[in-house]
Amino acid sequence: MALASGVRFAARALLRPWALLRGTTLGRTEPAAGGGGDGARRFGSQRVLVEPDAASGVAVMKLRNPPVNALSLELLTELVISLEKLENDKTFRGVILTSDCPRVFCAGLDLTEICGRNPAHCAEYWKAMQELWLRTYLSSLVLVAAINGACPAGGCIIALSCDCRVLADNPKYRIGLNETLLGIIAPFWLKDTYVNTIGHRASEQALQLGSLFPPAEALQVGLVDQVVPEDQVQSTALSEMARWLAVPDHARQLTKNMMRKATADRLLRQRDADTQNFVSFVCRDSIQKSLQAYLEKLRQRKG
Ligand SMILES: CC/C=C\CC/C=C/CC(=O)SCCNC(=O)CCNC(=O)[C@H](O)C(C)(C)COP(=O)(O)OP(=O)(O)OC[C@H]1O[C@@H](n2cnc3c(N)ncnc32)[C@H](O)[C@@H]1OP(=O)(O)O
Repeated sequence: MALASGVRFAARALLRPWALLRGTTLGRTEPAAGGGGDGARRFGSQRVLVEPDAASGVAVMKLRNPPVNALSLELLTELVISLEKLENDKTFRGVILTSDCPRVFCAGLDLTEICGRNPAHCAEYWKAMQELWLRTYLSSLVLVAAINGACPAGGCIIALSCDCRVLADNPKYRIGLNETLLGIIAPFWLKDTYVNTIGHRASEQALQLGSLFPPAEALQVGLVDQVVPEDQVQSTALSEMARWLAVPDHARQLTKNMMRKATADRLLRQRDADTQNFVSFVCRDSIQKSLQAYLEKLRQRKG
């Protein structure tokens, strides 16, 4: 499925600052743990580890940005580059997205990227977040989220952009769009993704309350497709992947595009306005105060 040319162009334009990838191993491959044929040679970058298995056409992409896989500008950029690399390699038909950090799938936006930062940086950061959502939401690959930790806000949006979600049955691993609890709001394209997944009334309530659902409730509301014991998340994700890959790619990709194009086009049509809206919103003194207070609360929790 060809990505909208705007998205591909934007991705290239965004990814020009190769300095972001300084010190990464992108493009270099190294033997995967446990050896294995050349299909098992992994590659990636500093914050994204990709374990491809050419034989099955499935790659496992692990977020590796400790301690909580906060979506820094570098992590966003490396995720887009790694996904694009797999999409351009016709060996691969599916990607399992998971976390290499204990207890956390992804903590959402890295708040230090928008707290106390200038409008130009906030704009660059938000464009990278838009790009990751567009890249995952419209991906020609089958994307399965193997959610092996907490999955709030931006982490939830990555999981929602996948074709299906497997969540570890641990009450601490809650998932949802909790932006209102930080004094901010989800942009329309996060709202749209939520509505497309759990329906309008459930989204309306969950977005306003900033609900973070424990596994049983996440399953019940339709936010995740399976809840399994923690040590079965990866194997279940692989089984789910096999189910999706049993369908001819072209027919599945055309159907996915039919289902998702209108939602993605809504952002593509107003990408600059969305960026300006984000920057003017988060740069407000009142919002900056809310975010600072929230970050402070997070830091104090450890004490
Ligand atoms: C118009 C549109 C406008 C705005 C759009 C806004 C869209 C927003 C989407 C978002 O993603 S906003 C971010 C929302 N994220 C959260 O609310 C998650 C916050 N974090 C947590 O709840 C917890 O950290 C956790 C459950 C993910 C993990 O808990 P635990 O394992 O106990 O780790 P700690 O809480 O001790 O955190 C370790 C360390 O990491 C820092 N940190 C955590 N989350 C973030 C984050 N999102 N950004 C930056 N930093 C984060 C935390 O402060 C700790 O830092 P130390 O320096 O104390 O080690």
